[in-house]
Amino acid sequence: MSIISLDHVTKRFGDTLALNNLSLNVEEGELFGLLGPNGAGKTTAISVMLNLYEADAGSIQIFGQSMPKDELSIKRRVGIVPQHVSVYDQLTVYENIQFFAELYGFSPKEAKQKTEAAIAFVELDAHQKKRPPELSGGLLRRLNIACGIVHEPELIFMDEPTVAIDPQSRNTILENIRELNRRGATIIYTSHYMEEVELLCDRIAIVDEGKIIAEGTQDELKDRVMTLETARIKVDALTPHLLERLDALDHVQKVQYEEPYIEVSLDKDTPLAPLLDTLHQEHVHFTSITVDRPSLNTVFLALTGKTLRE
Ligand SMILES: Nc1ncnc2c1ncn2[C@@H]1O[C@H](COP(=O)(O)OP(=O)(O)OP(=O)(O)O)[C@@H](O)[C@H]1O
Repeated sequence: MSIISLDHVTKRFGDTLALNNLSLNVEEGELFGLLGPNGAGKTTAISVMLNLYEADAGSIQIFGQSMPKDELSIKRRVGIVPQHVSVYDQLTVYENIQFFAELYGFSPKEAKQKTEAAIAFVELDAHQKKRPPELSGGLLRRLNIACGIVHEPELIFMDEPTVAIDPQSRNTILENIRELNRRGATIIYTSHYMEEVELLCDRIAIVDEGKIIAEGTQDELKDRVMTLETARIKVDALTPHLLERLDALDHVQKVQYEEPYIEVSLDKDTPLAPLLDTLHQEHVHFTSITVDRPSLNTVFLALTGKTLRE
């Protein structure tokens, strides 16, 4: 079942076309990545899904129905971890999370249980009496997550939850996200960090200038890119004609040498035997060979003509 469905959605801010006829479906149980550079339209897409902004055109369904602004029964099923940390500086960690639990209508007893579970989940036990200004960036992000998921929602929106944090907190957060998904939550995860989306997400939509320019599993996206696999061969030395001979082989698109590696760009699924035969014939000793599929970064570059961090 589609948990979220956007059909030809357009949203303008003045002259800016933030969403340009954007359609996408997210299925139950997915960890779905919305990947795109700054200003691509990711946050706007989430905001129209949540009815925080009204779309100018197109239709949006959540749990198979459109969401009126005051529909608490749907909102209780949804968790939001916003891009900017949204907590109260005057409340402690515990009180912040409890506040969000009570906001969703839980009794004080239930709110207490849920708060304690959320604190344990994001591993903030040792910090629960601190106030946000006393927390590091990574701990603040974890508090932000706890506030967004304390009511155990079925559908969770995470808008760049790992921006500007240390690697250890990032790993904890990524593991939290996997665990929430394993427990059954559908997760929509926006990021402009290619590596994270590549690590986390089952299916990915690449967004650029308000449009989905490609959507699919990582393998499907990589298959869409005509290029190439790269064979990296570690060699002891070159012979005068080796690079030329490799370049002349069928299905070889490009050969480069950066000591001690020869990098050969190959059409997909090219057999490696002719490469290895050529190395043997030239009496070149090699100590390792690896073949890499294109990364999502390559996919993004191939589809948009620009790198993600531009
Ligand atoms: N409230 C707003 N008023 C005016 N313009 C806006 C507003 N919100 C977004 N925009 C513009 O719409 C476009 C899409 O912005 P959006 O924040 O959705 O992108 P994003 O992919 O989430 O980027 P980022 O990764 O920087 O958050 C941008 O050009 C942005 O400047």
